[in-house]
Amino acid sequence: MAEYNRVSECVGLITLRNPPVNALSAAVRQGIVDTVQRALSDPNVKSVVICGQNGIFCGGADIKEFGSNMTGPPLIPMIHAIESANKPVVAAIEGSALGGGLELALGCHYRIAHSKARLGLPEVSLGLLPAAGGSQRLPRLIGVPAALNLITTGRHVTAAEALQLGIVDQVTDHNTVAAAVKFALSVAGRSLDPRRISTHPCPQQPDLDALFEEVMQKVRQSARGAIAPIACVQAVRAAATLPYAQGMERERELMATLFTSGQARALQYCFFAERAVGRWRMPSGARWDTSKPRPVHKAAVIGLGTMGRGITVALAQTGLSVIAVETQEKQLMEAKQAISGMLERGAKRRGVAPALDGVIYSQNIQAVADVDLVIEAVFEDIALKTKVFQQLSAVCKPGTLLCTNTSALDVDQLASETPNPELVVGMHFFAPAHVMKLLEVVYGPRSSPQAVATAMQLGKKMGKASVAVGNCRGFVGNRMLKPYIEEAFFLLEEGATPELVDQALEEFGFPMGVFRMSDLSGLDVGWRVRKGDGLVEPGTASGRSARIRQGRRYSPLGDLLCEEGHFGQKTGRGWYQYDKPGSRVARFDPWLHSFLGAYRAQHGLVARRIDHQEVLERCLYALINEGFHILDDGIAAGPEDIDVIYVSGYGWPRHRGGPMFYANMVGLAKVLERLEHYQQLHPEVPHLQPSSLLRRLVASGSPPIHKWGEAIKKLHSQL
Ligand SMILES: CC/C=C/CC(=O)SCCNC(=O)CCNC(=O)[C@H](O)C(C)(C)COP(=O)(O)OP(=O)(O)OC[C@H]1O[C@@H](n2cnc3c(N)ncnc32)[C@H](O)[C@@H]1OP(=O)(O)O
Repeated sequence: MAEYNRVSECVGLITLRNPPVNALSAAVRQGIVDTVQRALSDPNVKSVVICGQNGIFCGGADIKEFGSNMTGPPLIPMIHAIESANKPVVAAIEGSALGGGLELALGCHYRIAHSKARLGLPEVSLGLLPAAGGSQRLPRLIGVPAALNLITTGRHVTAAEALQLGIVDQVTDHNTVAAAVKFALSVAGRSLDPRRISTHPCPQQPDLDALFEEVMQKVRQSARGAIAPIACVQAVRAAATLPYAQGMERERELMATLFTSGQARALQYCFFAERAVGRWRMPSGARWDTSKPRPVHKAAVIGLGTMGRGITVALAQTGLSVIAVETQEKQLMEAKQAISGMLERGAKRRGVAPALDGVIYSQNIQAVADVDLVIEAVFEDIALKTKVFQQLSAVCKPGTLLCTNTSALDVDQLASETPNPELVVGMHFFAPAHVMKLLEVVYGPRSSPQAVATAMQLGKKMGKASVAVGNCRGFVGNRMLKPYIEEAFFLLEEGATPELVDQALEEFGFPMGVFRMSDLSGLDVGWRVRKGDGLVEPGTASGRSARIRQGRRYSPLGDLLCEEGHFGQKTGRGWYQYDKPGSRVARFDPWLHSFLGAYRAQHGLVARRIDHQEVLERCLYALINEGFHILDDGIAAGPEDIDVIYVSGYGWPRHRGGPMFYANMVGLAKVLERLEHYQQLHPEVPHLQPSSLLRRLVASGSPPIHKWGEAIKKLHSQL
């Protein structure tokens, strides 16, 4: 797991070998301890180089080991042994040096990085802090403000930035190991005292208290209840104010709390879940590893409204050539200007040239004749989309993949309008499409595995968390959102306020509560859908019967606001009021509160006191319950798919792992018991009726989440 060689006669070369990322497993740590010892005791060796095999230095501690009893040599003494060595040790950093990997490099006396390498201490994103001395050495090396930034955000820096910050001593475009060996030869025999970072004082910082106060405030605000960022600030503060040994003790104490926390488990689950969704499978048995994607060199986007523009930008930024089609000349010109602006701003942020030439604009659908893949993003209207699909089928070369960007329409129905339904998939982007991380790739019963593989690969290229899901109303994300929103409406009828509901959800960790979110996205969106479903009834009917529609409880509150022209931020009025249309600061709306009072009176509803717990249980358990239905129906292949969708597209707090992970943490029996409780109180609300899968999982002993897949398979085979 760590190989030892003597090179250039007097350099001991230690190579970490643990594919794919040379994580510091017990065996690797043991290998490092042994090989360092060997190099230091060999009188022919004057200096040492540590590198990683296959172009990657080290991806950090082995995250898979965290859940089990950790064995093997611990990291801290291993790194101390390197730092206190009497021969220079040089880290040759290619690929990544992350977490424990960078901490190992900080224990070395010198660091040489390849220009394409990335370095960072991302422990915070796993609910941890850099507790192998990273929180104590980095501030000593680069100063408190820069170390705080890196450690609290977990961001990866390029080799160029690492050089500028002083993390690395040299950057090379050539063979890093060769450069490190040459460097190691050149420094052999030099005094190592100034190179031992742990012996440095932290660089002086004026007004340290004010700095930590400011950073702590910022971190608390953005952490939304996550504890690791706060512990990171406390650990860096220890580095800035205490001698090294005491700082290390503080680092250890803080890590002890984090290491066993539910948040760390949730965040580490998210890390693996995001990778697991790439290994998609369909109910037909088709899978990621047996389905070859088609190459996509040229793509087209049809319809350049908000979604089409964002999709065009996302595609162009991957280096694809894109034909952007909009039939109306004025809209085409406006879109061209907007897309160019987005590409320019994005390129400036990333320090690259804008891909302006990658986009060709056309008013004519014939222009897409030779593309490999089309994403249709016209208005959400099945008749219009059908017409576009029929035109595309006639125009495109054989084999072109036809994708529809829809959030609600039936992908199967569209597919059935084309001669080649196997080439049709849904690509549900989230606005703004060039920014939002989530992409639902929606397959129907006739979508070919190759079409799914191609859309999934394209999503990955665009940097999206791409999740393959089956076709159903609302797919996964919006289908689960429906009962969540409906519960929030019912809570208002029963006595809650938008402020109370939003506060409960925001304290839970959502960036916005359901009502602030609804004001942002526009109340008219849901109104249009409910109208289409025949649920909206004009008139002033009152009483319970007016709130039962299509045989189930219905709240017309959202419809009534829309009838008043209150569409949310864009009209300046919604569940809150705003200074002017388009303004974002939500304020208490006295009108809304008297409207709610009048509504309750009209319907004979008596407001009662509702607490945060009830808000969370009713909104979140209703959403989770729908997640179980989705698993049972085979629309999502596993709980990870649902959780990645919610964390990357719906603001579910990452440190709570996603709705299904949260249910697992709360306990399935408890979720079931609370659903049964609320269902008894509200028998006319079908979404509170516990899913049969939830019941069956509880009956089978509530297996842990990583065993649900197996349990579901077994339960299905028993049906
Ligand atoms: C004692 C406590 C000490 C804690 C200190 C720490 O070091 S905590 C760990 C800190 N390190 C990280 O957070 C890095 C995590 N890894 C990454 O960011 C990326 O994997 C990468 C290193 C930048 C490589 O990215 P790339 O896109 O090339 O590959 P994948 O992300 O798909 O990963 C490939 C497979 O490797 C697995 N993996 C990656 N890192 C680790 C790790 N540190 N431990 C265990 N396994 C790791 C990853 O899960 C992938 O596995 P698959 O089975 O192929 O899905």
